[in-house]
Amino acid sequence: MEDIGLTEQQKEAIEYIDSPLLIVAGPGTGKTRVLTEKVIYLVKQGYNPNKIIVSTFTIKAADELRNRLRKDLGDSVENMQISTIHSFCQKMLQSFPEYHNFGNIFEVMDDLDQFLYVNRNYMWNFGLKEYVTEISVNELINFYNRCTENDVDPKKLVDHFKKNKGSDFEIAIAKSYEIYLANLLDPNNTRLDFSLLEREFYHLLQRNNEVLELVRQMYDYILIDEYQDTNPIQDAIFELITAPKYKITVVGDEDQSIYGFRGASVENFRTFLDRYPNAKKIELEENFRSCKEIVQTYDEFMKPHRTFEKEIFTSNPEYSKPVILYSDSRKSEGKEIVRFVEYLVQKCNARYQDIAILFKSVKFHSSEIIDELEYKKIPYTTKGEGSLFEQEEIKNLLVLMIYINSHYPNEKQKQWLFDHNILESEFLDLHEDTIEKLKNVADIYNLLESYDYATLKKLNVEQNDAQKLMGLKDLMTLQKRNSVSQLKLFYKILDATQYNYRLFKRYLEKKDADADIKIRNLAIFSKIIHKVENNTNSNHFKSFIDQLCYIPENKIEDAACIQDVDAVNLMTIHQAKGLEFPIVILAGVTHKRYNTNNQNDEFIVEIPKKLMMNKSNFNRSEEIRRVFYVGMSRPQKVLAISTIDGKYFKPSQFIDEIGLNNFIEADNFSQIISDNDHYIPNVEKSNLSFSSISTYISCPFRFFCRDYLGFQTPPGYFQAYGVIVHNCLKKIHVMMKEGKEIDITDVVKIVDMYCKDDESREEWRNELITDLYNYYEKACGFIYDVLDVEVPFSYINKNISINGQADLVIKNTNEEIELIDYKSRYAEYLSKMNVDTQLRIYNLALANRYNEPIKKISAYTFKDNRRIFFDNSNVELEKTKSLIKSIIQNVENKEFERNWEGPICKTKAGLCEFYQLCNMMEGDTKNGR
Ligand SMILES: Nc1ncnc2c1ncn2[C@@H]1O[C@H](COP(=O)(O)OP(=O)(O)OP(=O)(O)O)[C@@H](O)[C@H]1O
Repeated sequence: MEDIGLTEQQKEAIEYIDSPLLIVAGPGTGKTRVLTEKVIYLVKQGYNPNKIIVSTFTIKAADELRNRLRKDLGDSVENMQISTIHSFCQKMLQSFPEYHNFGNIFEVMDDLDQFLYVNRNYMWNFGLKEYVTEISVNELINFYNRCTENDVDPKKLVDHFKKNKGSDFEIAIAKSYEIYLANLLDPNNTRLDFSLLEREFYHLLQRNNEVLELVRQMYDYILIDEYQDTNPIQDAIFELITAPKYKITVVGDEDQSIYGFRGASVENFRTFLDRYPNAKKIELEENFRSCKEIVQTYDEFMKPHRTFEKEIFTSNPEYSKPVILYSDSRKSEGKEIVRFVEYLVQKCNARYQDIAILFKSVKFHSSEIIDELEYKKIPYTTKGEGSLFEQEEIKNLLVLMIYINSHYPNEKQKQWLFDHNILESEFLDLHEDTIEKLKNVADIYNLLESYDYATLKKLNVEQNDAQKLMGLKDLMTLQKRNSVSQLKLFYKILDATQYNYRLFKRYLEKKDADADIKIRNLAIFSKIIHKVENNTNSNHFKSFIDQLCYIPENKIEDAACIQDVDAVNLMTIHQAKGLEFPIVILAGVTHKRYNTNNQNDEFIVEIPKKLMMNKSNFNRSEEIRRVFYVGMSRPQKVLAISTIDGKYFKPSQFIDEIGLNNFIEADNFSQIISDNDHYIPNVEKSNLSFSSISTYISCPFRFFCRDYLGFQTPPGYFQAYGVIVHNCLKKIHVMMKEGKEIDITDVVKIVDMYCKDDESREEWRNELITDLYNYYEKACGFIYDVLDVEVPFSYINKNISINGQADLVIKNTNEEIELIDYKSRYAEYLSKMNVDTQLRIYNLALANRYNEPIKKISAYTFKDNRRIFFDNSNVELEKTKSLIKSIIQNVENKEFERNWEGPICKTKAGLCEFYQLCNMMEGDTKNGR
């Protein structure tokens, strides 16, 4: 290990592996660096990278860590288990399919899926109809997750309330959890929520010693980051796996535990030393991030409230005491903060991007500051404002969907969506004359019924406008006759109104930032439409819009904001966790938002401690202190705290606790931000999947829309079938790898496992049983040994990594290593699928995985049982390398040509979703096709 720049404490934390280790690390003391170096150290000590688990708090943190480790460890990190705990549990459940009800293929519900599921069921199916007015679905979900993460037995919960004279409400909520859990645990269900993944894996380990032993053998060392924010069941899982070797290091900071409201338990951290044999504690106390005054301020602030004594210090020089900004109202706070921002930029050499303004809630607390930033034309980006549903392009799109689906809006929808006249919108872009003429005849809730071709003709409406208006009306007529999915309709609306065309033109030709944002918002919205439709299981627009109306903003992606510009950053303190900025302004530090008066848990129903794994109380006031502490410890140079002392707001007690003499007024701040201290934006490595590369080869413009901008396209008919075939094959191959003989009853079982719904049973089951059995018999003829099934890989090139999974690697009967990709179709389709490039990329990525070279690459077409070989000579592999290089370069240079001959452009199944858009754009230059 290179020890340049590591402190003694850091070195010790990296090299200590003799017993369980708790690294207690203050803010900015280099936790991430220590974690990375420790993994490298372990590998250098001879630990097998595939037998190390690194558990991170977010997927982003896992990706970042993997990227850092690649630099030192190269390919060997590809199969290292670096992930969130959820993903780890998912992988483990999939690895032991025969020991639980879900097999190895099940879907994981993300937060939005879970919301949609509960929202659709809680009233009628979970028995909570009576309590609709008292329940927020968000709180209900919080309660369910808390129960699951504490392994609460639902029956005991219901009994508890019954025996202890619980209210009807308490009993009903407890019963609803019982139903929720029973539904998800039903063997016919194929979806699990995040918490349930953990609970199921925990139960599996508890009830099955064989699995526990196998998992223990699979891993030699466990590292857990952000340990202070783990929940009880996560901790219990690792405690089970790590015994009896106890090769474990956990890293965390109890002062930065801020997810208790979501079920994290800081107790895991506080009791680690008591629970693990001979556990050692190492403290990281030297802060490398902030100037002396800032470190002293937050250390003094937290000192009296710590369980583990520590003293954070820094060798960084003095720079400035924290700045205090006073105002007397929210409006004047907006002005005061923006005045300080301007001062920093104009007089102190700061750049906008050096500055982060942090809030408890961006959505509720930032509007005055945003108004002022806009008034002063200061660029800013927001995270966590989450107002996608308030963007005009989204609202207008929904209004048009309402018309086309002949839906009459309810009061809530009227208030939300009909607060403006769509006739005047940019979405329709009608002539002033047309708007005037239509205003007199149009029913705003029922626009498309208010006119027909004759009306438009009589009113003498301009031709292009008439075309758009009739286009929409035709969609309504078609929808009445033969309703299509809302996602398909989404594209048809964009085509009929030519809105996408106008936005893309502005964006591509004029680099218009507003058009860029609107396009990206539409792309985000297309994904939400897809999710809601998937979860609604109904073609009725009413169910669709009802569900959509209730989605809380924290369950969806934020609206898009400007990119690649020097802009002030606005975000919540939770989002800023783990980040650092030269200048941080904590906004709205008032008593109402930051106080320690609120001592209690506030959950929809109190869960009795005796039924929970975590017996300690969650203390909200302690947590709000920690949130404030996390905010204070983000800046490198300048910490400013803004508060309000006026009629409605008083300063937070935290300001008193820090002591006014420890601040300076904004007017007395006179430091200069040196050129070396500016914020350096993180260049993120882009990840491309193989399917996106394939899309690029087929048509770069489709890649641009789908993979670069993120537009969701409706899944094709063959996709569902392909997924089932792949799952069945995977199962067959795993069994072959385990050396099991397979007979027809096994095949029937496998097919039934994956053809679960009525539709796929009716359509595919019988044929699939025959095809799969035939395949198995054939496969026995060419497979000598199965080496890997669905092996994940990454092929890295500069800033882009291509990720994928190869279906199968075998030793064939000629004893050569062969890589096979399965296609669920006939061989004649292969020419359209770039399968040769695909296999060569796999070949490049997996070249060093085996002791021998990969001799053959082949595609197997399942429909006609053909195995087709491709050339993987060095010459061809080199050509593929150059092809990837040029694709990556083109993506970086944003070169996205249209390919009118592409395989998806115009097929029997229909046109590409972006065909009309291309046609219109091309029409500008070629005058139509
Ligand atoms: N030994 C060292 N010498 C100099 N700088 C260091 C050293 N170790 C870490 N750093 C730097 O200190 C800063 C903070 O490190 P890091 O982000 O890993 O801290 P952290 O402990 O994760 O902080 P937090 O918990 O506040 O998010 C980084 O800029 C990092 O490069």
